[in-house]
Amino acid sequence: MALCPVVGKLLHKRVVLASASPRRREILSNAGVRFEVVPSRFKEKLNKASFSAPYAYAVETAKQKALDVASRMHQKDLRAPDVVIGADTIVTVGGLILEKPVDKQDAYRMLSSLSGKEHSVFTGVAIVHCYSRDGQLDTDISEFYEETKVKFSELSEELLWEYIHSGEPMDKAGGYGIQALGGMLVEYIHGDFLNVVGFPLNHFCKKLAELYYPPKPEDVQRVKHDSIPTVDTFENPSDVEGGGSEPAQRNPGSGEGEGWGPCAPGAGGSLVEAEGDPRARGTKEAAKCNRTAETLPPFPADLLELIEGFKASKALFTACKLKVFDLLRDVAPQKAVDIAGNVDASLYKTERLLDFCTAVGILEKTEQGYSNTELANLYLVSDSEDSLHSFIMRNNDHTWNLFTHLEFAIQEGTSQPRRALGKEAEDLFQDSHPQSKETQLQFMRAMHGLTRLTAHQVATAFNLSWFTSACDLGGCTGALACKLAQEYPHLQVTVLDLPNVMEHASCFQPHGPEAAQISFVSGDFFRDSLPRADLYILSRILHDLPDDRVHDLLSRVSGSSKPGGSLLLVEAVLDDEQAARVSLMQSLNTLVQTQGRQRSRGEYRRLLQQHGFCDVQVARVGDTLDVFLGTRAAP
Ligand SMILES: Cc1cn([C@@H]2O[C@H](COP(=O)(O)OP(=O)(O)OP(=O)(O)O)[C@@H](O)[C@H]2O)c(=O)[nH]c1=O
Repeated sequence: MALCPVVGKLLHKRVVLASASPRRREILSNAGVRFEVVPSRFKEKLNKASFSAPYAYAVETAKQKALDVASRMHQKDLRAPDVVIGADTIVTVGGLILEKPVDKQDAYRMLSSLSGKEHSVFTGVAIVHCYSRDGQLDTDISEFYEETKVKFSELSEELLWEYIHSGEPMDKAGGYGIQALGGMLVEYIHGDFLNVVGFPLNHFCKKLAELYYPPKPEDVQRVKHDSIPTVDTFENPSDVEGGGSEPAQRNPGSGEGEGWGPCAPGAGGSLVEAEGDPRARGTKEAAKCNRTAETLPPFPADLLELIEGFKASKALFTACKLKVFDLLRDVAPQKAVDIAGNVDASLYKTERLLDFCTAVGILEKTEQGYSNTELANLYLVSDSEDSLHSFIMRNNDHTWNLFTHLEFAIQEGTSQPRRALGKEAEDLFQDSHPQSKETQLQFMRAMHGLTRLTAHQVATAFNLSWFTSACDLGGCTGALACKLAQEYPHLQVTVLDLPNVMEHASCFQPHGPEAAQISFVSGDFFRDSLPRADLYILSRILHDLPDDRVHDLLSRVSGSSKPGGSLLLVEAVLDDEQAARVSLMQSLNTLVQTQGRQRSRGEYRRLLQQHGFCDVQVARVGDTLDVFLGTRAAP
């Protein structure tokens, strides 16, 4: 099968999987479908006797699951998703339908009825296309089922109970999971393996093909019915403008799609063989047109996202700059015309921006107007407690400029603040280049928001309760210090940072009881003596420094640490797939901005050891940060 199946047709739609099954989630996301998960609340209690066949029961249950989610989402937002997918898997043996066991005895009953026999696994699937018409939910439902036959070996009582005690049967139809331990019970299967696991991916793709590429009458003879076409490109304007959300709307034989040329995938059914097409015969194009789903190159969905990503970032920056989210906080939904009036912008263009924000999930749109999502209230409002507004503005006003000079940084091997901002790299964090109060505060608020995101997890990555004093070097607004003080009531924390930072630190001082545990000290950790502490902290500092300064700083910290004292280091590392993406992006950031670099976990560990910190422990925080704790050995 081609790597670019017709699931690409779903790329521009808001797709929801109405299922709590982790297996279905995995199968669909492995296939490249982008979707949200909203588990259905439909109780699987339809009267089995009222169905003509077991598969009809599975299909109806799948449909009810999907419809439950579609109508709940529609009621909540007055905007249902474009597509809701529901599925239901059942096992049938001897005319009985087996669903998930309710307890171990039930699992035993099911598995013993399957022992030594062939049974069928049916998965019913419903694909519900949703439309909102005059505030009412309208749906087009496509459904199908797939059957796979599975034969179990004879199962001894011992094996049966051992398997039941493993816990695996409990959330699975028929009481087994073929994809895991249950695979050992299986002698053979006939049919689609993924259907047994919970989602018949191949049949699903064929169904999508039927829906999105209905054959033109004149092509019927030539279409391979059992194949899965490849996807449209973004050049199909109906997709890009969102007008393509309705399946099977093409007027057969209307010539629609010809504007994209005879070879545009999807324009005329990409599996239709081309010999009969006079436009293509004998040309290079003809060769291309003869491509089938198996030979077309993979659809570059991730690549396109990468190519277009900057536009999405800039749209977010713009909405933040216009303070759209501030405007929508704690008020009834607002119409585009009022928002545009308030931010003093063009109505039509503001509406497009608001719709984009809705599409990416940071605004909600109802008939009453636009309102903030919870995410926007938490992070995009400029003065919320966890606001990332300044971080976003810093990216807009500062980092964006620097990144437009990335090519120079790479070619010349130098950072680019002079070219981009008219400053030297070393001036970026120094007093020597006075910044306006607003710029300084924006930088500090940006750091504050970013640090707060992981401060609690960093503070609790290790048990630090036996330390009585800590010093956060370059601790800026004290966001981490504050969490440490809250977590460890006996800890006194000093925040050390440059005078130009400390000048404004009072704006961020906590008001709770932890305020008494925190003191702010103005100084330069390269020049001034470090405040005395049992625990020093360097959180996201080292990667911004050139190697010689890293060693300089670590030896100063080491020199100030008493034997038994510790250093807590926080950095994104290079040798973890998840963290590496962030870390490498940070590398590019340092490349254009400063002279630092990212390191692997091993390198950070060695750096600590080299500077006298032993017994280095590492903990992962969130998806991307490593926290290292090293103890100062006696010199
Ligand atoms: C035979 C078999 C089944 N399953 C799982 O059994 C659940 C069926 O139950 P369901 O009611 O269709 O789904 P659910 O898990 O309750 O989720 P929901 O869609 O929310 O109803 C699904 O999970 C399937 O993967 C496996 O993981 N492996 C197997 O070999």
